[in-house]
Amino acid sequence: MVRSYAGRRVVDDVSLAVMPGQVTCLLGPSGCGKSTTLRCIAGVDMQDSGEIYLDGELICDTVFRVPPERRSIGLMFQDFALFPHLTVADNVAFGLSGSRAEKRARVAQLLDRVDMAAHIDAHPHELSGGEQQRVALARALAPGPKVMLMDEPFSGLDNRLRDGIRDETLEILKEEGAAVLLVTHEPEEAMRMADEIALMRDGQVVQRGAPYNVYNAPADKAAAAFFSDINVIPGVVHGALTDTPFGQFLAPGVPDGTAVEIVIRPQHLKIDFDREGRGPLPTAKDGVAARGVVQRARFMGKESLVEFRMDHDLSILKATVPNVFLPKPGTAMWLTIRRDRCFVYPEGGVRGWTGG
Ligand SMILES: Nc1ncnc2c1ncn2[C@@H]1O[C@H](COP(=O)(O)OP(=O)(O)OP(=O)(O)O)[C@@H](O)[C@H]1O
Repeated sequence: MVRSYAGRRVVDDVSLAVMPGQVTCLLGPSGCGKSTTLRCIAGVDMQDSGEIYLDGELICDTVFRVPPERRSIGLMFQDFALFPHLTVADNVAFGLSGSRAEKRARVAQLLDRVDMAAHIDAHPHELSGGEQQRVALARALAPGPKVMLMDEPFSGLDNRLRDGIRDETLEILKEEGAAVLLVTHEPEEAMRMADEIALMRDGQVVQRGAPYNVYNAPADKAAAAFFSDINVIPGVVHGALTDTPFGQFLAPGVPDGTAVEIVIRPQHLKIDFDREGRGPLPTAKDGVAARGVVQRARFMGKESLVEFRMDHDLSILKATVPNVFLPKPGTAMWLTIRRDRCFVYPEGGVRGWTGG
């Protein structure tokens, strides 16, 4: 699917499949085209080329178009507010067809499910943000949509509420069995909610996979950096190997002379104490240790972040350590890079190979 505005491809050849009972998160930075993709699927915007199918049936191409209200798609957007003049029950019943009794039964069932039965006659302004969100979920699910499209649905909620509501929402979505496409710019939200993450950048899906795979085998440096801070160690390939102060790294199939970047997350740098000017002995798993001096160390709650200035090139590397670890600035320590936890990419961040 392609969608351009003023000649710019905002959605550039995106192809997605979402399965019933599964949550796919469209994850990416602000402006990368996530919402536009969702709006085209919902039918409130229209792609310039490409087709959208639901259950194998075409619902939209550039000629044919099923109107949004007949697509069996539920919408839950952050700014998709409840109708203020309607009660909770009437809000949920809004999109429902059938007899009065059937509607009442479905409304009661859903409000019970989202734990809002006690508020059935309330008006939206009488509810907290989290409660409104639950009613919005009930309303979107009421007609039994085959697909649920959710655009940053939790971003209006305060932090304390958010995790609980995310988990409850996920449970209900799974029970209802809809195929869910959820847009978010927060990696933690995607990791928490998704069966599959589609990582989007500049209008394109750059990687798809289970959260574990996307996190642990990022397609390129930028994909790695989207999920956490990263350390980058430069190198040049000779004979399928890259020599660095941390020892050699494998770069199979990479031509000699190619500049590469070795990427490692702060939690995967190993720290060892200095023993009379020496570090740990080299191993096949961790390579060679390189010496650095603590610049600063901060306690972050669950972990401590320690910044080192490396002796070999004066670069700064960041390491995180669980709990409290606050060595004094000026302390010399040794860092090693776990070969099974680092990624090797061609310089410049183009998608390429991984592995250490
Ligand atoms: N109706 C429009 N007219 C012109 N440009 C638009 C329109 N809608 C979106 N854009 C542009 O398309 C790009 C992608 O927007 P989109 O809202 O899809 O991104 P997004 O990834 O959802 O970002 P965010 O998380 O900030 O909502 C942006 O540069 C935006 O300015």
